[in-house]
Amino acid sequence: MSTAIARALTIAGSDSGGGAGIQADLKTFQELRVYGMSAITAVTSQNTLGVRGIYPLTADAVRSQVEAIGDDLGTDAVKTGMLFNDEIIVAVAEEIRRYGWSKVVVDPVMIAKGGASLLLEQAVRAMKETLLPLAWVVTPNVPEAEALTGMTISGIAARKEAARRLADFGAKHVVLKGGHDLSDDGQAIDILYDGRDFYEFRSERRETRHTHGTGCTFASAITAELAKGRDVPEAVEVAKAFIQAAIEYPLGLGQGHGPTNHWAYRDQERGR
Ligand SMILES: Nc1ncnc2c1ncn2[C@@H]1O[C@H](COP(=O)(O)OP(=O)(O)O)[C@@H](O)[C@H]1O
Ligand SMILES: Cc1ncc(COP(=O)(O)OP(=O)(O)O)c(N)n1
Repeated sequence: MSTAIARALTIAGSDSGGGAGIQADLKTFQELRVYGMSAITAVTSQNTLGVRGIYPLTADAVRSQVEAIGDDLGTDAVKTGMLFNDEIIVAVAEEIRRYGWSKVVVDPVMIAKGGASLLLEQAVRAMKETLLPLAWVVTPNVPEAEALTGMTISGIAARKEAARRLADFGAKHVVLKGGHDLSDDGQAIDILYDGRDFYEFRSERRETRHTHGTGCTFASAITAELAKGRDVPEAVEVAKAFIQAAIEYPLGLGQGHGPTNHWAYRDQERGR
């Protein structure tokens, strides 16, 4: 007997420390019972203290990985993370169009928590013009939304205005994450804009250094839920609960920004 298995593809960079990038994405897919596949864009030497080295792959190497999946396994949803340069962005956009993939979550990764640049500055334009029009959901944090819109963003009203501007680039849904905005009175508030209405997803902000990979984990949880057929507000609701659990029960690893706990959400569901 065969059962329909939801599939998700992540196109992103490798984090040797396992907290962000491809590793965080695949752990999240697995926890949410989605079959995970990957196309690696760059290898990073990274731990909780920072990024030591970045080794991008060629655009052809990225294309080849995506085509290996597109020509055989197929996917129900796609997530993009660290894309590093405009050649890779253009190749990824072409492949998404070629296979007609519509459930595309673009996490416009730019700068790691330690300050390393994961997207060349000259590639921001390609991100805006080539990839955002293909995004079913785009999930910027505040600094990324500032780089994409040119606005300075503080507070919910500014985040809503930025979300409107990001939707003007062609993204069908914008989830503007509030992790970096400390003006939210002890809460972490993410704003979803669907081109018409705004939704707010709130949780208690936790004081912790273990937040490495929160954005990757959150966006891959959205991707996993879209792959299963949920709509965007439902997918964001699950992702918010997933990341909150992952932050609340840290693993205590590393000396810097430690990874979050990808087991916590399911442990909580099982009542452990
Ligand atoms: N200290 C925190 N406590 C609770 N939730 C947080 C905290 N920091 C981030 N989040 C949540 O984690 C997710 C990722 O947000 P953010 O940190 O802004 O992204 P990024 O990792 O891309 O910088 C969002 O849902 C955000 O609200
Ligand atoms: C390989 C790789 N991809 C993405 C990131 C950034 O991840 P993010 O979830 O935004 O978390 P922080 O780096 O901000 O903690 C990364 N570091 N490495």
